[in-house]
Amino acid sequence: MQSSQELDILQVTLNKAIDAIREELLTHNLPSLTTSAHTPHPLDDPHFIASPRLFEARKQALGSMGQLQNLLQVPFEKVLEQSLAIYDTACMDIVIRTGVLDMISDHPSTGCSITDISSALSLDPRKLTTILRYLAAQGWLLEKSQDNFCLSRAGLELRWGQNGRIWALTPRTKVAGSLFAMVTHSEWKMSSSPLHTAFQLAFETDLPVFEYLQQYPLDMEQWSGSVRAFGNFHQRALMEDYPWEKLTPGRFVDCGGGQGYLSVLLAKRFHNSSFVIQDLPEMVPIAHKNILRDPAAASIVHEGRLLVEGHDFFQPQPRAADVYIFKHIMHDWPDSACVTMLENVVKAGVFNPNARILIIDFVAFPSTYQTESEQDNSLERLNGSTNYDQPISPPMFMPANFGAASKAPLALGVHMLGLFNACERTLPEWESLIAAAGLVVENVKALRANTSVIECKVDPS
Ligand SMILES: C[S@@+](CC[C@H](N)C(=O)[O-])C[C@H]1O[C@@H](n2cnc3c(N)ncnc32)[C@H](O)[C@@H]1O
Repeated sequence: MQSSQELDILQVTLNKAIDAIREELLTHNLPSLTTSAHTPHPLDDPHFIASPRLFEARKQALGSMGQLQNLLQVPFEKVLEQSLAIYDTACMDIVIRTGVLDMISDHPSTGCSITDISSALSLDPRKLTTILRYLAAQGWLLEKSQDNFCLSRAGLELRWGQNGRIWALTPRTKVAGSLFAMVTHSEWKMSSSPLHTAFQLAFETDLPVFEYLQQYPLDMEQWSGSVRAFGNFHQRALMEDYPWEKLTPGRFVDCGGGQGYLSVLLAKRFHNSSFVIQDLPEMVPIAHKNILRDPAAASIVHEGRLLVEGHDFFQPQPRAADVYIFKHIMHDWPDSACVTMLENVVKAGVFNPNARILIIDFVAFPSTYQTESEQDNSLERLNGSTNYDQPISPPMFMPANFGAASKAPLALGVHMLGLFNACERTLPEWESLIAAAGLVVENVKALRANTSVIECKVDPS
């Protein structure tokens, strides 16, 4: 294989993905995509679910563009871009916290001039121009005319109340800044303890993250808001792509259920089933407040089918149930802690050996490349399909994890390392962790989201 073919094949792969995106938008009567919209595209709504082909075509397009960038960018240019990427976050943070973004958002069609923004918010126009122009190059803003900015379609996600705004405002920079010290620490560098992380170094504490947050209710609320924002992003796919009905009627326990969004949705859909949301005692009032705000959920609480209670998943499980859910829990913990959590369910006196344990988390793939020379045509195979069964296989010159298309979950893995000494896991890594708790993986259901449902049951052997 000559290396020049890499460019040709990536071009074909990208073209196929773009053709599929165009066709899917037309088939589903969706508006064309534009960065200069004043309202979000239906695709941007967390309640919207893309057709299987559109979902996979977007992944293929983003992966191809990342591979093309790796191919075409001059290495020193890539080094510059990477080492300065820290300013992406810094600039985004500035426009949100100073109120610049909200002011621009109030003028969707005309945009705001640097002069008007600077005088309204008492900021230096020279500094603002540098920052806003950089953000426009990153796709968050549009410079409609020189020195006049409005929000781009991506920027709309940073408006007040949006999931993106909630997620972006949760601080991460201090942890990132201490990651080097964690990895090279003279005593901790080989440790997998959640007490030996960048978090402890950054916040000068001996406490693990959740215990530290318990002392600061406002930070705890901000944190749980960002978890909710992350969950909202996966919610529709989780509800649509996983066959929940096969587990009903049933008694569900949502272990570390946070604000209880998943249980509330399931309780609304399955009137024949009951749901217990367990979390740390400090989270219980937050979850209660959230549930009681929704009249339909409040009435399920009054019916007795939905309950929030304090329970530490490092203690034996007190509830008999048919299904135990651990959603976005295990990626916060090292293997030994995950095994303890699972054992606390399986070895509890109340455990029914036929019960299922669902681990809802990211299943990571390596960055390896497939070697066959054949061009993959799985996008075409998805034409007209409505059920999401399998992700497409990576085409040539595309890593198994689709490279740039997996950047967010892989970066989240690094963040989890810095916070908890945890990691995202490949399927073999999940299987060995699950086996260590005396369980086997019965099925893995991929979702139209960066998350999967790993169904486990007691190992019959
Ligand atoms: C990343 S959040 C996931 C929340 C929820 N499952 C979801 O997907 O939205 C992790 C949750 O685990 C809870 N948690 C942490 N330590 C816990 C413990 N020892 N026992 C029970 N819950 C715990 C946190 O309070 C938090 O709500």
